[in-house]
Amino acid sequence: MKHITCIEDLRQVHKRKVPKAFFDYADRGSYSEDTLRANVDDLQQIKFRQRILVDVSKRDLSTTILGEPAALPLILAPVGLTGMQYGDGEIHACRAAQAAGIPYTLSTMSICSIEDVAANVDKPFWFQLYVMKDRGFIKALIERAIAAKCSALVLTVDLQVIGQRHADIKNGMTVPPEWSLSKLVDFATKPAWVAGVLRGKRRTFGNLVGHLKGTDDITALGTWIATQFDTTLNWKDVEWIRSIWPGKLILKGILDVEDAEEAAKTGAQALVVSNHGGRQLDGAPSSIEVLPEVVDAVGSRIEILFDGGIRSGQDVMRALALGAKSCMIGRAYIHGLGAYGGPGVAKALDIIRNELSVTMGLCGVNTIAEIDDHVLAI
Ligand SMILES: Cc1cc2nc3c(=O)[nH]c(=O)nc-3n(C[C@H](O)[C@H](O)[C@H](O)COP(=O)(O)O)c2cc1C
Ligand SMILES: CC(C)CC(=O)C(=O)O
Repeated sequence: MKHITCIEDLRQVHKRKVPKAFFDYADRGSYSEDTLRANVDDLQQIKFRQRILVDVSKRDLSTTILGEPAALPLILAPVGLTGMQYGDGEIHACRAAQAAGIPYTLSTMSICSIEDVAANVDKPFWFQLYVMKDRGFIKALIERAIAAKCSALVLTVDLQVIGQRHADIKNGMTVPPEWSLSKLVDFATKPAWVAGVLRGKRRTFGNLVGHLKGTDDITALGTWIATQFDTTLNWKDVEWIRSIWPGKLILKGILDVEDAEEAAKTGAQALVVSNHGGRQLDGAPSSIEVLPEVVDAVGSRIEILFDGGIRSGQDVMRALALGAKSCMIGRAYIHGLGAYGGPGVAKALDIIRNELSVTMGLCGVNTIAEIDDHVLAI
């Protein structure tokens, strides 16, 4: 992997190795993809203030996330179908995160189940919850996360209705998948990927199969999922979740100050400023555009996490400078996973760690706590 020097390099290998339907599912966004692009572009427009002749020999990237020590201000974001990018992808990603000393978040819509991951990693991980209409299933899922000793629950609040991703429709990324000659040819040219996924523990939504009486019939699952995202979801449901989940709670998918104010009243320990990586409300502001106003409004009352568009350590520095306590990354690690499995995730984290360390050095900063808007040229 010596020739891999940045996240874009991992993206190119991911694109080559993984069937187009799954690569596009990870890479693309909703509708015109304006918000997807804005996430990346708005971050890159933020300029740093170079400082010289400061002793930066003792740079330390460690921090705390929700009161727990972390080696970096980073968290692996929940990503649905991770195990279709690489066989047992959730387990590989979680192990890489734990080796790097940062939290991993398992999606409700993962391929490996909560139990699969818990049985194959050393430490607790975070679990992300989609609240579905079947509240009995949700309660059981929370109980499974408690039994697996998950150390935080990430409640995603920006997916009551699903933003259309044109690429997924064109690629037949449905449950069950649509097959075409070109898709079969594409799979046939990726035998290493096929073999890896076939060796994996599962090829369907691991957390959902048990619920449907053990069936992994993909058509039955597809029908169930299609009816399950709950448009009635509201703040009362957050109270209900709070009452049955005893641990740390994080609300993910907040862009608006009024919503952030409500979130701060729920008893949640953190919120994630996020537009779901430009996959939901197309035309929403980039995450970085709204971060400062959310931090101003509620940053003293609730921990502010950030995601959307992070592709480098420089981007992490930009988000921290504008008030985020830590950042989640989605595509940046998924590109590493699709490219090389667990070592690819470790490589993505190495790249971002080194970029952040160099950026801190060139801005004259030694610790994460020192990073604020003084490092920016504004
Ligand atoms: C392929 C993919 C699947 C995702 N699945 C989920 C999910 O299951 N649950 C969730 O809360 N967010 C999901 N997200 C959103 C991420 O958690 C995160 O908010 C987003 O990826 C951040 O943007 P970035 O990819 O630019 O870092 C997904 C994102 C991607 C790219
Ligand atoms: C299965 C999807 C609902 C997972 C998701 O959140 C996404 O693709 O953005």
